[in-house]
Amino acid sequence: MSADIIKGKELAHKLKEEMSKEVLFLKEQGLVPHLTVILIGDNPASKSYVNGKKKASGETGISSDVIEMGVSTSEKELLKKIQELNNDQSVHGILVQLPLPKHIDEQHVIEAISPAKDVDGFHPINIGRMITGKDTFLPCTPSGILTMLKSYDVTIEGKHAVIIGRSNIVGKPVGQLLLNENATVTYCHSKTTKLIDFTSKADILIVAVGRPNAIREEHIKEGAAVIDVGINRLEDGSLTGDVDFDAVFEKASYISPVPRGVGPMTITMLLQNTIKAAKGLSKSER
Ligand SMILES: Nc1nc2c(c(=O)[nH]1)N[C@@H](CN(C=O)c1ccc(C(=O)N[C@@H](CCC(=O)O)C(=O)O)cc1)CN2
Repeated sequence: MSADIIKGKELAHKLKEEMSKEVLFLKEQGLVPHLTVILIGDNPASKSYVNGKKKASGETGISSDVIEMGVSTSEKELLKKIQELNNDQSVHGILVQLPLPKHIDEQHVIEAISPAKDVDGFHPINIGRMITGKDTFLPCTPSGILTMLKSYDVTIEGKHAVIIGRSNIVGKPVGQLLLNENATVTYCHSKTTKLIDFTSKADILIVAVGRPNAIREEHIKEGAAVIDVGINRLEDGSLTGDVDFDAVFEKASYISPVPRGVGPMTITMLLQNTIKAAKGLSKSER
């Protein structure tokens, strides 16, 4: 057996084409969706993701701007800027690129963004709405993963989904979204003993470990769907995921590659959330 490759980049391209049509329609009604991204400091990876967001917005017709603030920006200054954007009617979506410098409390920043403009879907109000299955802004990487699985007709209901990783931005919410789709969900993390006992029983395996080749052929159940969320930069500058792609490809039914898998879908889901914010679907939270 060899796996079907879940081509996130292709799917992202298709979804962006559909979104462009919707944005054009909104523009005809006088509504131009606008995303503001705040970038603190000069982390090269963050800069590159922010550029990716700006480029993808432009391709879809969404207007965007990037506010660059120095690495020594204080938490107070950042919160003030967010407050200004919350009050600016021309801004529909606000995103603060993570990670932040250590002297800024990430949670304070996330909670300062108006839930109605929280296109990252990280605000506790939006997380609560997601948990209770209400319409909301879903966190982008998790909703990208769900979109990938559904687009490739991977059955979720009744399946055993194993998540490796428990971060607030990927692990925890992707497990919740899979649970909302009636999967049976197991979380594994750095303190899990005998990881293989869990991964080898997974029909759907979501890997967000942060280490190349952490998941190999022996970890996988025959026919599993494997989604690799890892982004590891190798010494030669190339990018690799957390899964030994070539070996797992032979045993799985579906596998997502790195690059061109989950990453492009993260950005596409952000655009979807920005359109949703512009249309005011979460008006009640304004
Ligand atoms: N505020 C946020 N910060 C961060 C998030 C997030 O969702 N919101 N996620 C990650 C980084 N990220 C988006 O911000 C992101 C990571 C990777 C990609 C991507 O398209 N990757 C490409 C490869 C790009 C390359 O060559 O470097 C791929 O996988 O094909 C997009 C977005 C942390 N911060």
